[in-house]
Amino acid sequence: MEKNKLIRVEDLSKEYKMGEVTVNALKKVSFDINEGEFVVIVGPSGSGKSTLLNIIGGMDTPTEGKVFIGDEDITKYNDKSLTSYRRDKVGFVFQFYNLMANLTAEENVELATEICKDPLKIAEVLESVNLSDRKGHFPSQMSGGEQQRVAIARAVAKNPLILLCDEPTGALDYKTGKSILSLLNKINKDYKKTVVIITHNSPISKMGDRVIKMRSGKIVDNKVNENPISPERIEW
Ligand SMILES: Nc1ncnc2c1ncn2[C@@H]1O[C@H](COP(=O)(O)OP(=O)(O)OP(=O)(O)O)[C@@H](O)[C@H]1O
Repeated sequence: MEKNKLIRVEDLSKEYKMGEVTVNALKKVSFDINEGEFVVIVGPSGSGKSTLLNIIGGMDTPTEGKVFIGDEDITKYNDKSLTSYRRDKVGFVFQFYNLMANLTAEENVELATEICKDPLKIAEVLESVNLSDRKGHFPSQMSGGEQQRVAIARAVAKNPLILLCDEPTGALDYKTGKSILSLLNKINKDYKKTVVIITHNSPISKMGDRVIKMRSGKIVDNKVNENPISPERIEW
C-alpha cells in the first residue's frame, strides 16, 4: 500500500555567509517522510542536522530548494504564513527544554495551546506524559527528565502535524534519556504524530522507522528500518 507522504524536501541548500567565509551547511538535500513515521536523522556535530530541522520547522529559510508539507511549499510562505505554520502545524522539543521559569508545568502547556487552532485537552496530555501529579510545579522544582516531559506535553498539546525534536536526550542521563525516547515512541503511536528526531548519538537510530544519515551537509544514507527496536533495548 502506498503510504501518504507528509514531508518532501527537494534539493535543499543553505549557505551561511560570514564576511569572507561561506559555510555550506546543506548541499542539495532531498528526501521524503511519510505520515506517522518515526524518523531519526543522525550525523556528527556540524553535519547540518539543526539547520535542516529549523528549515522544516519554519524557523529558518533555505538558500535554495523546496520543502513541501502535504501539497504546500513552505519555502514560498511569507512571514505571516510561516508564523501560522509554526503555531498550528509544528511542535518543537529542544535539548534544554526551553520552559518558562515563572510558569507551572500546566501553565507552560496552556500557554502554547492558547495560540494554536485545534489544541488537545491539557489534562489528558499531562496524563499521557505521566505528569498529572506534577502539574503545579515550576521548572526549578522538577528534574531534567520531568522538564523534558513538560516540553513534550507542550509540543503535543498543540496537536501539531509534525513533532520536531532537536537532541531531546542531549542534556539527560542514560536512563532518563531512554525514558524520554520511549515517551516519544508512545506519542508517535498513541497520537499518530509524525516524529522527527535529530541526534549525533547513532545507536538511537535503531528505534526509527526511517533513518537518515548526514555528513558534511549531505544525506549519505536514507533507509526504512523494517525492525525498529524499542528504546529500552538500545545500548549506548
Ligand atoms: N547561524 C549560523 N551562522 C553561520 N554558520 C552556521 C549557523 N548555523 C549553523 N552554521 C554552520 O553550519 C554548519 C551546520 O551546522 P548545524 O548546527 O546545522 O549542524 P548540526 O549537525 O546540527 O551540529 P550539532 O550536532 O553540533 O548541533 C556548521 O558548520 C555550523 O557552524
